[in-house]
Amino acid sequence: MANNNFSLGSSLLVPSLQELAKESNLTVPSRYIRTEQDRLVSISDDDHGLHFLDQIPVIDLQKLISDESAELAKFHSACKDWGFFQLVNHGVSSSLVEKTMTEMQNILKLPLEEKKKFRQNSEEVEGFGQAFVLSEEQKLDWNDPMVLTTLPVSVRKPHLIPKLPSTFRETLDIYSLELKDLAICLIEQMEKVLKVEEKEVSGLFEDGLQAMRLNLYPPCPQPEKVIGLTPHSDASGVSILLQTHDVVGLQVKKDGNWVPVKPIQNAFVINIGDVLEMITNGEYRSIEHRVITNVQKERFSLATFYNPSLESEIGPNHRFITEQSPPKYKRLGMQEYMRGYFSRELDSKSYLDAMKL
Ligand SMILES: O=C(O)CCC(=O)C(=O)O
Ligand SMILES: [Fe+2]
Repeated sequence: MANNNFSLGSSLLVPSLQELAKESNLTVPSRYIRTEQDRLVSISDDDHGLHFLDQIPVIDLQKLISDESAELAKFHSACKDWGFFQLVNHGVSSSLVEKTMTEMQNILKLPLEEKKKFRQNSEEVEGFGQAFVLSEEQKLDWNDPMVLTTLPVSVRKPHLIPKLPSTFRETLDIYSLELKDLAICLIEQMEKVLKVEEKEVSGLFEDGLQAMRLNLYPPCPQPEKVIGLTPHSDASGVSILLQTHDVVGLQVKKDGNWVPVKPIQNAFVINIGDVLEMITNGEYRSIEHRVITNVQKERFSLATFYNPSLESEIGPNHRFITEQSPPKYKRLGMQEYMRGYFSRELDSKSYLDAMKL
């Protein structure tokens, strides 16, 4: 049974960026201005062509399920070499995807007074507010997000989810279950290509912990000075991202370069999280990614993180351990692992590094 009192951790409360970003002639406050070395080059919508020479792979789920060997090979190399891919023919209906996107935009754009009801409190990272903020000096992201734990149902926060508008909750209920099934299906495909016994990895994810981050990146008058979302890798097993189609923002680190992800209609962006890198002892890679902002357009995304159950223990699976390849990562309980992730600043792959033996 899941733990009703489970909490991911806490974070300092930060002002609502949505209100700030509305100001005309806005000068970006210093708390959002990144240092020289973090500074980013923004891309405008018309110079995309220059940046999309390299693209993350595109995988077709129906071909994987039907055991098409070329697709299975492409999938294996996407998980190994990129840690990221776009998934088409994923089986989640476009009407549900569109409804989820609309409901997400509605909730993220609620007036400040309404949003206050769903703000983070000082004990939790769930609700409107940024996570990973540990000091008043720390730089903030140009993002006005909301985090929710959604599954198992017993971890849902009683002061939060039941109070959200009913149309949002109804859509969230359906979306969250469909994305759980999709995440498990992807993990089963990985078991198949990795030649791991059935259920040996996917079994950990039964009754798994699912959390969502709804991201709103407002337009920024000086996008080159801020970061929408700090470079990080996800703590999850697998993450499934739904994003606005008309604004590019996500970038993935590949061989030391940032590669922008050009949205494909009706595709999800999938990435391997730190837990799967640990379970596969580094065979599959959890890759650093970040988000940049746009001077005119706001951008929305919904990241759904699927993790092993809170009662499980994570660490390298025996299939990946040999005399030549000893375990590279610690073994620990999921609760301890998740709390550790939320008790630090978000910083590249530093938490995964802390998991290394
Ligand atoms: O907004 C995006 O494209 C990425 C979001 C993300 O990486 C996250 O929420 O962890
Ligand atoms: Fe992420």
